[in-house]
Amino acid sequence: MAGTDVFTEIVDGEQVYKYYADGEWKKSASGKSVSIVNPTTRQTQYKVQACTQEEVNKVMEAAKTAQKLWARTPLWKRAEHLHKAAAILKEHRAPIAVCLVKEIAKPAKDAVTEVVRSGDLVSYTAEEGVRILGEGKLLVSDSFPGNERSKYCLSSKVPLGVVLAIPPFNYPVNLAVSKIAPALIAGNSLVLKPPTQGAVAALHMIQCFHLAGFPKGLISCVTGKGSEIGDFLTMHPGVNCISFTGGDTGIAISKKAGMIPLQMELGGKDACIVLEDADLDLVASNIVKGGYSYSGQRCTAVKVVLVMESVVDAVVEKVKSKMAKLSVGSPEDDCDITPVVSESSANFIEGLVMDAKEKGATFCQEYRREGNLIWPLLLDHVRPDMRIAWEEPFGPVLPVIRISSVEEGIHHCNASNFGLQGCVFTRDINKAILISDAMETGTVQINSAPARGPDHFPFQGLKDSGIGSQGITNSINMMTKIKSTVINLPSPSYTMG
Ligand SMILES: NC(=O)c1ccc[n+]([C@@H]2O[C@H](COP(=O)([O-])OP(=O)(O)OC[C@H]3O[C@@H](n4cnc5c(N)ncnc54)[C@H](O)[C@@H]3O)[C@@H](O)[C@H]2O)c1
Repeated sequence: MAGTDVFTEIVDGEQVYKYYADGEWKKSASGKSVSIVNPTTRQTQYKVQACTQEEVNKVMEAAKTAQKLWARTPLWKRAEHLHKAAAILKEHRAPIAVCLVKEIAKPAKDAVTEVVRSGDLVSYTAEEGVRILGEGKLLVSDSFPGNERSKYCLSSKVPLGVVLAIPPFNYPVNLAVSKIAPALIAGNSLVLKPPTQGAVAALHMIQCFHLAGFPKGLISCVTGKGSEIGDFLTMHPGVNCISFTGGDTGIAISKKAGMIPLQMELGGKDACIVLEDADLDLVASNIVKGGYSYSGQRCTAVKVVLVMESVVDAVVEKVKSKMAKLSVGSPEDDCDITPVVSESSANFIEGLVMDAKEKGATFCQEYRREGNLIWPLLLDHVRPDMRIAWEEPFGPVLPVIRISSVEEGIHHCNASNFGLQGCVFTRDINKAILISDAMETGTVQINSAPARGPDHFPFQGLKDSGIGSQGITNSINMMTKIKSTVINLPSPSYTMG
């Protein structure tokens, strides 16, 4: 297993992690740092540089210059660099996973999985890029009325320029590489602004890309408070594309960004609709896995359960007995339920729980919280007048709404301002397809909890859940534009002979 020695250059003498620009690790001229609080101990764990706007300007300039040369680098060579980065990343999964445990309280095994999955994503993107970017299109003019065959149009995909990537705290490595790899294979340069919680894991990941030998300036990583350098970055004239994953901040960015392509993966309120004929054991295990993995801090977590009256008591009982087996504690011990990312997040979750309590929801377990650690809670008899019926807790609390018809479930799902994923449990595949068609979400899972992966599947949200579609192929395409070259012949090409 690779050690931590390769990461010593990314931290300064005062143990503040440096930012990455122009192929080097640097200290910010601001002399200021941003603290990263360990969600478990609630003590400062790490510090990162608070970059200045001037430093952002320099990064953008370097990214623009480096991109021009990178775009001329043969596609197979770009892929080779990415494969190398993927291998280095996987080799250093252990020290990166430690950062994920300390910064975002991700259970230890899941933290390793995130890094390995990220390496796989980078390699797959390199493979996919070589295939799809190596293909173009030929059009001939005589298929359109009034034209002879005197024009040949060759179209291919070319890079956009500088891509700005902003991932969220919950998958700071995976949701960074899901932007970095497609941007690079397509010939773009990349500026990463990691989330504060997760920044150090992201900086370690960037060091793996550095070790893979990408040209100077092609990749940069600036750290600082989103609220301080965020707007400056997203409204920067040097940015040609923004790929963002996070919450409502993405809606604000979409309104402020200029006329550039945007990829927005935002929040969700993924509904799980359970019909009378469903396999209730399958339902219960998917609700527990879907609702409580990583303490519910996943965009595709099950966030509201809508169950037909006739089976709801059985579902609740089965879910309760499985929940009793969830371990609660520290991420180092690989517990199922670990502290949520911050005190403000825990307070927000508690606010939703108390609102539901005041309005008459039934608690299936006792509500318990110690610091940022919230014990898993199932709320039954939730009604539409409760906030938790609509809002995204991003914590281990899950509402159950009893429904008397499938239409009622679909109506609740579609009345949400979110539209990320949803799922339906039934043994009747014909009915499942009808329900899938009626649900206004980017994806509907039949007989499984919502999930983002495998990472090459299309992934998209409707309404406030996002703009555009992701998944490896879609992301590569999104980070390119079509360029056409038209060959104009002096006479139609079929006149000879
Ligand atoms: N749809 C998806 O694929 C997906 C995946 C994971 C998480 N999410 C969503 O992300 C949210 C949780 O993540 P979060 O709390 O990190 O989200 P967030 O919106 O608070 O932050 C996301 C990122 O934006 C940065 N940021 C904050 N203010 C900014 C500004 N003014 N300009 C530019 N950047 C700024 C943050 O530093 C962070 O890197 C949830 O709503 C979850 O559903 C969505």
